[in-house]
Amino acid sequence: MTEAAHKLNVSEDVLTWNAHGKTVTVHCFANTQRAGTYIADAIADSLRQAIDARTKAVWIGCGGTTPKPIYQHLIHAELDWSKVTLAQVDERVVPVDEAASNTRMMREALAPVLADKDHTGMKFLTLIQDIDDQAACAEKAEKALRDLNGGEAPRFDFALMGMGPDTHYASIFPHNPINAEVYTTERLVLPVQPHTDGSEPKLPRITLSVPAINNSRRILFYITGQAKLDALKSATEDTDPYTSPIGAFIAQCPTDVEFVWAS
Ligand SMILES: O=C1O[C@H](COP(=O)(O)O)[C@@H](O)[C@H](O)[C@H]1O
Repeated sequence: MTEAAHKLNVSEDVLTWNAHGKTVTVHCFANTQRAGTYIADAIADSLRQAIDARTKAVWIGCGGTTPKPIYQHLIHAELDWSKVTLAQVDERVVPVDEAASNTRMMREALAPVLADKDHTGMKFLTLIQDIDDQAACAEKAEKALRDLNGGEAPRFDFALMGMGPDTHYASIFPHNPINAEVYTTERLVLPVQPHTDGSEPKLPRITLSVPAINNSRRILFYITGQAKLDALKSATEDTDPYTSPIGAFIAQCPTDVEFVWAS
């Protein structure tokens, strides 16, 4: 039994609790290695099933620090990578070679399977389509995403999501004005302005909207550490998108959101 399971008084490595009529299920792993294998296998299975059913797979992946080992596991999967497209869940509006860039992290971690000039591999769609103009960047990223599906919103075969210690996910943060529209907008991509009080987000960002993320066949959040697990548990007590965006996300999501946790 993990320490987290013990703390929540659950006798096995699946934690569940009720949150406003939804059951939150967290699969707990003793270490990030085991969690990474589980998640990379889950992604690869979804991509394979999509290729078998529809000849191609489209998925979305988050940034930050936690998912890098997942991407590094995933490159070993036996897949026809040329039939796969990966788009971003969110991004900081910074040049893609900067340390803060999710694009940079994802490209580095996935390099062996990414398409480049000499290699047929997975296509990677960065949300950074215009570094000089945040609003134009969001519009161009939206178009690029819709172009994946003949102008319509794409249905994603898998969404790998993360959550920060402050419970933000994608670039949807507690107390950001964008939360008033990001759950209901028809847009796929929205610009997010930094907070002026010094709290995160400190950089301008771009995020997929909640309806865009919801349009995924499987949605899996990967979080690590006791603090994030405790933060998730408390956040699910509140479903107000402004104060508790992750609580609101779980409450409104049409599919069962999965959580994977490692200590
Ligand atoms: O800012 C971001 O943070 C979250 C969580 O990142 P982590 O480093 O705490 O794992 C991430 O999911 C998101 O994509 C990223 O832009």
